[in-house]
Amino acid sequence: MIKILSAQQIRALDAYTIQHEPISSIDLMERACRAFVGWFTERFDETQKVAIVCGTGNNGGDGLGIARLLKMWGYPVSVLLIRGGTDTEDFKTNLERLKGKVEVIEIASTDSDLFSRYDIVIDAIFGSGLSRPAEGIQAAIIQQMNQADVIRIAVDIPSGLQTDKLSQGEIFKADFTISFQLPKLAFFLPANHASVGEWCLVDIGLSKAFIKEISSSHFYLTSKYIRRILKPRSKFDHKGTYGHALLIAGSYGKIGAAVLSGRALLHAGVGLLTLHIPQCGYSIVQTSLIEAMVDVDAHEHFLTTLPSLDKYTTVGVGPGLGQDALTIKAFGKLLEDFRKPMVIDADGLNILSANRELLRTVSPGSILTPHPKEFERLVGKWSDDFDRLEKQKALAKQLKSVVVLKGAYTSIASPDGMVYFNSTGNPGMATGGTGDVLTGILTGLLAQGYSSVDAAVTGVYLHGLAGDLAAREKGMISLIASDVIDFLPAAFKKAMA
Ligand SMILES: NC(=O)C1=CN([C@@H]2O[C@H](COP(=O)(O)OP(=O)(O)OC[C@H]3O[C@@H](n4cnc5c(N)ncnc54)[C@H](O)[C@@H]3O)[C@@H](O)[C@H]2O)[C@@H](O)CC1
Ligand SMILES: [K+]
Repeated sequence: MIKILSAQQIRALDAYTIQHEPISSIDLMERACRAFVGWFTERFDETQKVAIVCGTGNNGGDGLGIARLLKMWGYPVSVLLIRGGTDTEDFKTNLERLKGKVEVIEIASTDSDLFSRYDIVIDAIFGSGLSRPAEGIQAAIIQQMNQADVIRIAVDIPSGLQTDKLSQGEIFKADFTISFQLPKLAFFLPANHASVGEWCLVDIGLSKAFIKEISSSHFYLTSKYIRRILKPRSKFDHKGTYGHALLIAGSYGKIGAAVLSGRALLHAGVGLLTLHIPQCGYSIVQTSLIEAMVDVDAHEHFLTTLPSLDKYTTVGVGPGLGQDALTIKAFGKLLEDFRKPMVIDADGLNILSANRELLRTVSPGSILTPHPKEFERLVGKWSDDFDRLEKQKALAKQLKSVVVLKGAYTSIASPDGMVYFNSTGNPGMATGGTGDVLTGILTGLLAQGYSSVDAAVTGVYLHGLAGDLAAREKGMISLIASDVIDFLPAAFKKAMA
């Protein structure tokens, strides 16, 4: 798991590394430059004409160091320098080191076309030291960089983008962002995608001890962390060890949702599965999920009654349920009677939004899995992505439950204020039924005794990983929800290897 630190914490981490490794600040900068150049030279050859646009802070210092190293590698490089503000010591040192090696063009206006003769533009105007929106000459140059027909690469973070708060004004639109050691919170928020582009981390040897000690409430999930959570099976386990899940899903026309959830639940390793479905789904579920047991509702088309709940370890509820008045009543009774953690999705969430008094009865430790529209119905509109994140944390705290907000970087908020951003998944998964699959996986993990947070984090990760493996084979466009289930066994194997 990678900690996501604030701009202030990153500054403290740099300072700690310099003091305790110890390493001089300029040598640390040189390491950062080398790491960037290592990434760069693997992707682009020496025929590419490169412009590096530098400010006068340490991000600009990085840009100057990168220019010197790229020149050594044989790339045609120019530095475009924007004066203003105070020059940092390391900036000054790197400018001195550049003398006679690389052309440095000081730019004071944007009258001329600055970028048409380049193939690649590297942005080193502002890094994590940005303290206010870019304006004046910096803003005008960022705008021109964004309009140029070039490949755009940001050093550490796109200029104009705030590390950990709402950004305003002109922001560099990177195709690639090469970030030093740790990702920034801004990278995970949908509105910033056009600025950050594809991002990757390069290791610059910042103090591991400091990172371990410093507290953070935001994390980026890694395969190593998931491997630590997943429990291998032991010799004397039996099906009772892995729980008995009840899945309440499906209505007339949406029995597929129950089948998808049920299949995923079985592949997630549950001991026993019973589906509670309306009568119209009986033959479909019995024939398509032969490993599962079926309990039939009193109604032909939708949920109106509940089975006896005592024997179930957990419940997954919501996919394809519909919102008939009788269904709402049965759902309300389920929340009242089943007091263990459960997974609530889709129409379960819509019923909660429309019948807010039910929110009080959500069993603590439950996992709610809204997509953005369902989330908006639950919490109302948000002003920006940071506000959305705060609303997600607040809901998790209010319900003492885990709130999984689905999206490109699905975020998982725990009741104690932590947020985990997922690292797996792809746009091929933006297709009907993948949410039902996630509900099944999460229910299956809860049934096996994983804590709610562990189940949510692991389930979301595995769901995305199965989607990635499926996309590798089938391509993103043709990918369907059943493919994600088909690759779930491979995802478990890979995650546990
Ligand atoms: N030793 C270190 O601290 C290291 C720092 N590194 C680089 O240093 C960067 C941070 O450098 P700095 O803290 O010097 O800051 P930046 O280079 O990000 O910004 C330069 C300065 O501009 C001023 N400024 C902020 N917003 C402005 C605005 N909108 N308009 C005009 N001026 C503005 C601030 O005074 C700021 O210090 C990182 O992003 C990374 O690229 C790396 O070299 C790794 C090591
Ligand atoms: K930058």
